Amino acid sequence: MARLVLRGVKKRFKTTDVLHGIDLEIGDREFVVFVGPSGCGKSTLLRLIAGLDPITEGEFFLNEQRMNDVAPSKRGIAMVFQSYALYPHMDVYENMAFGARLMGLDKTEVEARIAEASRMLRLDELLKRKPRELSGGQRQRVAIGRALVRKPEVFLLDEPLSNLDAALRSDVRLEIARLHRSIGGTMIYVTHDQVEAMTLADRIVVMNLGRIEQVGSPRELYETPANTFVATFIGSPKMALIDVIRQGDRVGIADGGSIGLSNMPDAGDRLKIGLRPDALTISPDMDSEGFSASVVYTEYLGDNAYAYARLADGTLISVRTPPTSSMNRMRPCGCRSSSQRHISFPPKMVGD
Ligand SMILES: Nc1ncnc2c1ncn2[C@@H]1O[C@H](COP(=O)(O)OP(=O)(O)OP(=O)(O)O)[C@@H](O)[C@H]1O
Repeated sequence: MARLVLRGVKKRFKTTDVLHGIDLEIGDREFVVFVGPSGCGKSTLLRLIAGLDPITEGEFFLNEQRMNDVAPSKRGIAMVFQSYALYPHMDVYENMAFGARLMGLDKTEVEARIAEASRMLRLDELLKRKPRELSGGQRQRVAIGRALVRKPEVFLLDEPLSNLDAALRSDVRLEIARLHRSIGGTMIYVTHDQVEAMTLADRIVVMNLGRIEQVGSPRELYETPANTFVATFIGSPKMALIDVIRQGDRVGIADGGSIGLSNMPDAGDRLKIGLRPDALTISPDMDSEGFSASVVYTEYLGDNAYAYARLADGTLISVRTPPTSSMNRMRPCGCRSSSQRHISFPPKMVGD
């Protein structure tokens, strides 16, 4: 059982305020992912929870117990770092045993826990190797194993996959998801990677400039973002925001010069709307509801492709296109001969 509550948590380094009052509750067995731009305070928040840095103001409770002044080793919390932080002179077994012995566990218990962790993480064959004899993915599995043998109530993982190549990333990501299901602990995970956040999280915490912008399930954040920051942060390629004029059911692009819908209203409410790449299609039918834009480059990703197009006011929008589309044979990024295309307008508006 591990329930975390943060109330008004602030962090100041000398004269710099980094966290401005974080309120957050994390339920038992939840998998929560912190995302946000570089420097927004994700790792700092994780370090406060681990007890590696003191909280300047506010309170942190674990299972109703106030933890502000509890030593890191007494919190029942284990942290896995991006850099693995393994002891280079110890083999895999010793690396995993070290922390467990410090907890005062007897030899039999340490052996049993290492056997269990190495089976779960498929480390049995590697127990006698030194860290330098392991691949990046294997090292990260050892770092996770070392946390696991301590049987913590809470796992903190700070960008654990960012040193791994794409194939390993997805392998270890699946392993972490499996691990969470089988051990059922509470996990808090920091990442820059949208795929990791969307696939692993029960809930995502979106942070910006030391504050929480929104907390919700991946679907909630994608479909009902609370504000334009979250709307443009979640989703890749990102949502384009454009100014429109709405009059009844009709919508036109404001300040769009020659660009507009067929029956563009000349007066009405001014709104900001978000266009996701998957809500738009490039249409051969110039009469369909939509607008024209100049395709400036395309990205071919094998199973998918994106066309990037510029509106008259300079806004760049992206449109998901089938990979077989003739759009993808156009000249790549920066080509001067951009081509004017008709883009169908989405039926649904998001955000305001
Ligand atoms: N020990 C420290 N002393 C002074 N400032 C610090 C210290 N640690 C972090 N900071 C500052 O606090 C802010 C938040 O840093 P933090 O590492 O938490 O961001 P982050 O969101 O994890 O960033 P990234 O995604 O780049 O890892 C940054 O401006 C950073 O420079």
